[in-house]
Amino acid sequence: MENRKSILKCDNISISFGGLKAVNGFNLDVKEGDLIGLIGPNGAGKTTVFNMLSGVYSPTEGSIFLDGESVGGLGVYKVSQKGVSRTFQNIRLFDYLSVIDNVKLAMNQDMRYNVISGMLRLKSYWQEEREATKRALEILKILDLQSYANDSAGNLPYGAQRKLEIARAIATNPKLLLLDEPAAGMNAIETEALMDTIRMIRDKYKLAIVLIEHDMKLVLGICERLLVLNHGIVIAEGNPREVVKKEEVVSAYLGSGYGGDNA
Ligand SMILES: Nc1ncnc2c1ncn2[C@@H]1O[C@H](COP(=O)(O)OP(=O)(O)OP(=O)(O)O)[C@@H](O)[C@H]1O
Repeated sequence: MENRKSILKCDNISISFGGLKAVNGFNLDVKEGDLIGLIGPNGAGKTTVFNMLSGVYSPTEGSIFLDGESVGGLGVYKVSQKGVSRTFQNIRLFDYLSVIDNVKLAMNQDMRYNVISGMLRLKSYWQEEREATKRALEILKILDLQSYANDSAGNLPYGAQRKLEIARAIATNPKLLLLDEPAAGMNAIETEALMDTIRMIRDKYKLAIVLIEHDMKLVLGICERLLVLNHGIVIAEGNPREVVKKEEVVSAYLGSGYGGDNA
């Protein structure tokens, strides 16, 4: 495993909003197949890190490299084209479109047919359309969503909507998938199933995953490396089961009543 390729590297990135340094000197090296957790109290800077990694914000200091190429300031669209995909804390689906169309729309940036061939319904259009449908169904099957393919996304149960968000993120063919609180609002059974899904996606697509999550059962159940942010600074990093025992992590985030081994 040690020859794994480096996908993303953050070199001392920081960002300030007005007088507030929301993230300060953040470093991260993500390799192919990594499954990394990012935890910390509300307002610690976790989503801001994701916003920098996905091109929403440009770091005010430091650099981000994707496959060795600097991507700071490229913007969301280009960063997504280069292989970074994400989900959001709040579900963002096209509620009135079918489940399969939600996935196909996400893969649209990869499709080659142009507006003219689409309007004229040329052979190339139908071919791409068939391939897109096939691939979308494959992705839905992996996430066990195929039975909902023709339902409106807005009518899906909550847990299935969260999984559809992941399906849409996978549809862009990412090298790095950023999941922002994927288990938020899920019950224990849904969360358990989601853990298997996340592991399986990583293994099947050989991509790297970084996730933000407050559910420590999920974090300890699947993450192989953990970073803890507090006030924009990484206060601990390493093996999840060791990190959650650190005094600074317990006092800043988990609380003294936390029983890490039982989570
Ligand atoms: N666009 C912005 N303008 C001003 N301040 C911002 C902006 N984005 C984030 N912040 C501030 O940066 C800090 C970090 O916010 P962030 O959303 O990254 O925290 P978080 O760790 O994701 O919290 P939560 O767990 O509640 O989602 C907060 O103080 C927040 O108010």
